[in-house]
Amino acid sequence: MSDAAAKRAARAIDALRRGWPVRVGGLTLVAIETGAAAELFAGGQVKGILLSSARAATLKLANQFAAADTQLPVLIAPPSELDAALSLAIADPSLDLRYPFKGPFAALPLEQPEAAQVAMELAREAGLLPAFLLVESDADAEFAPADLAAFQNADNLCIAARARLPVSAAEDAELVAYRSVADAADHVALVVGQRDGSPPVIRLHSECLTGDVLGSLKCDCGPQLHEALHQIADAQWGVLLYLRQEGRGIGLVNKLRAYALQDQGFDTVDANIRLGFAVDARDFSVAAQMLRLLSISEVRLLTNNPEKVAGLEAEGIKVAERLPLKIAANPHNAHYLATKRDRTGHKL
Ligand SMILES: Nc1nc2c(ncn2[C@@H]2O[C@H](COP(=O)(O)OP(=O)(O)OP(=O)(O)O)[C@@H](O)[C@H]2O)c(=O)[nH]1
Ligand SMILES: [Zn+2]
Repeated sequence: MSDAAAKRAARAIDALRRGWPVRVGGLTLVAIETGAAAELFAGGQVKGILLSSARAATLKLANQFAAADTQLPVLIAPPSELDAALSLAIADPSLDLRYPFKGPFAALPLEQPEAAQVAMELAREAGLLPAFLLVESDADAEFAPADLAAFQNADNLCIAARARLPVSAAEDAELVAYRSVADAADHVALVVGQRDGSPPVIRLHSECLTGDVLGSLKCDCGPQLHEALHQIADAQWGVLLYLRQEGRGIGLVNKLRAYALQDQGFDTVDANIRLGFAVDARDFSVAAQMLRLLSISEVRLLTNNPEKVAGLEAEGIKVAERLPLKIAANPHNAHYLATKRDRTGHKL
């Protein structure tokens, strides 16, 4: 893995989050969410708006130029009255009810489709909406499409620190913290009990601030976290990986936008798609690398999600057994759980 590529990615993500222009391939882009500053519009620097294919479809634009490949982002001409408020209304599907009248828009030819696609992925990594202003200005960071794979490569993970951490579910536990040169999020593993020669009981838990900390009833994360800890403690040897992949990898702010769309009637799958993201943007190679660094190559996995089993096996971790994790539904999450069963193949 190239340190230089990881650095470029980290700088690009940081710049996007601060609203600074980033050069991605041949495109100089500003994230609309953070960088739609008044002086950009006043100075005539905005040459276009780059949107995800999903957003273009909602705005009835997808077929103007992207007919050959409906997955490609779409570039549109900036409307003459464009300002920060209108650009955000164009970018953010969760605001559509508040700003229903937009357009018509005209698509422009997209001359850098690969760079445009990488920009969408960078936005997700930055926890931002995948929507950009194409600008004519100097850039504060440079990113090449080939840098993305190096950035997302889990090999650059290492153990940074470990210490005993008795928890209410298991007194004999140790917390292991990981770090990566590329990713600012510190993943952790709670190792419970002592190795006994059998495959450990493992839970891959993706961060859910709303469920884990605030007791949200919209999902099953909080109860799953506690149930998993108890099952691992009962087995006397196991590991809970706490992965900093909030909102299935789209970040907290975008997850709240997905929740706003769910309040408007979209389910968890369609809300993600409408925002321009994959249904599940998580990459379980990080989890596999965390296990490898603990010298664990075979596991009994607590999950209802066949994608987690497949994700670990694809990375060379043997899943000897899948252990279901059953949580009673409540009136707020029954539809969410049914959607996971019916649309993402969860075994409930
Ligand atoms: N984007 C999005 N993320 C959500 C939503 N509800 C919960 N999440 C996130 O989903 C993740 C929780 O998924 P997990 O419980 O790890 O995994 P799972 O895919 O349900 O599979 P299991 O192992 O069976 O629980 C957390 O990162 C939550 O923040 C939602 O409506 N939209
Ligand atoms: Zn949750």
